[in-house]
Amino acid sequence: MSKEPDRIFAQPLAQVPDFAFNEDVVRVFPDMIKRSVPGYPTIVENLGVLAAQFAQPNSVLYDLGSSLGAVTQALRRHVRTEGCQVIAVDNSSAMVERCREYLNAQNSMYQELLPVKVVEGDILALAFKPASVVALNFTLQFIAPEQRLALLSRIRQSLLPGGALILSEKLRFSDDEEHTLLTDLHIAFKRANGYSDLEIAQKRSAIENVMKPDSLEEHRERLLAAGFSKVVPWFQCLNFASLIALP
Ligand SMILES: Nc1ncnc2c1ncn2[C@@H]1O[C@H](C[S@+](CC[C@H]([NH3+])C(=O)[O-])CC(=O)[O-])[C@@H](O)[C@H]1O
Ligand SMILES: O=C(O)C(=O)Cc1ccccc1
Repeated sequence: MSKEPDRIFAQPLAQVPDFAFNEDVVRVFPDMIKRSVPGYPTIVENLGVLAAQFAQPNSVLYDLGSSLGAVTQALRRHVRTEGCQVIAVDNSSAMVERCREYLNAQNSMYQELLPVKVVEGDILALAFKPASVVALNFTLQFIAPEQRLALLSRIRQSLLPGGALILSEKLRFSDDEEHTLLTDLHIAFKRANGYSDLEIAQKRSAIENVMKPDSLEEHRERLLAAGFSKVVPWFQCLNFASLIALP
């Protein structure tokens, strides 16, 4: 993947446009996500390990909002279950194009990878096949809040017995003190990764209209409302967490 450093918000902008997954972001995305999301490499690698425990023979593993395919590649490397296929879906054409290139390059480096299909499309309009694993790795937070329950309900309907949804998200906190503490620590994490105060401030204003985090309680209640029977947090680093939701 590209090693280009993220300098998107380094210069002062007269007006900060809403954040979009366009060509400029795609070019620096691996650097951006690693320096912005505490625990991201741990979550991605372990998603493969978790998925291997839930994968059912002859089923689909979905990576929804796949970006450059980091989760897809972890799934392909770790899951050995007979007849499984990974379907990666993203609605950014720039992401999908780079994702296909990256995954093709991986084919020659590993043996016995699961087959993969990369689909350019809106996950809200997807006709789900019977699935054993669905990964929403930092994608639900970009879906309009009023659409989230319907999407999770459709995922729940497509999940086979023994399968799981793995949902990673930035969290907000209903307790003001907890919210401020973890937000400040996240800013310190970004600063320690070389982002300036200007970059941090401009990025925050770029994402505030397009990325709306929920609290852990809101996630749990909505997942139960969507028909999931059990919600188990398996990872949290500062204000970023990942949950397993069982059908
Ligand atoms: N309606 C939609 N339909 C399809 N894709 C969408 C939609 N809305 C947003 N996206 C896509 O969801 C992805 C979210 S990034 C996921 C990281 C990845 N999972 C990773 O583990 O590297 C999260 C982040 O950058 O914080 C982008 O590629 C969007 O184009
Ligand atoms: O940068 C942030 O503050 C985030 O919350 C995470 C993020 C990472 C990559 C794209 C958009 C948001």
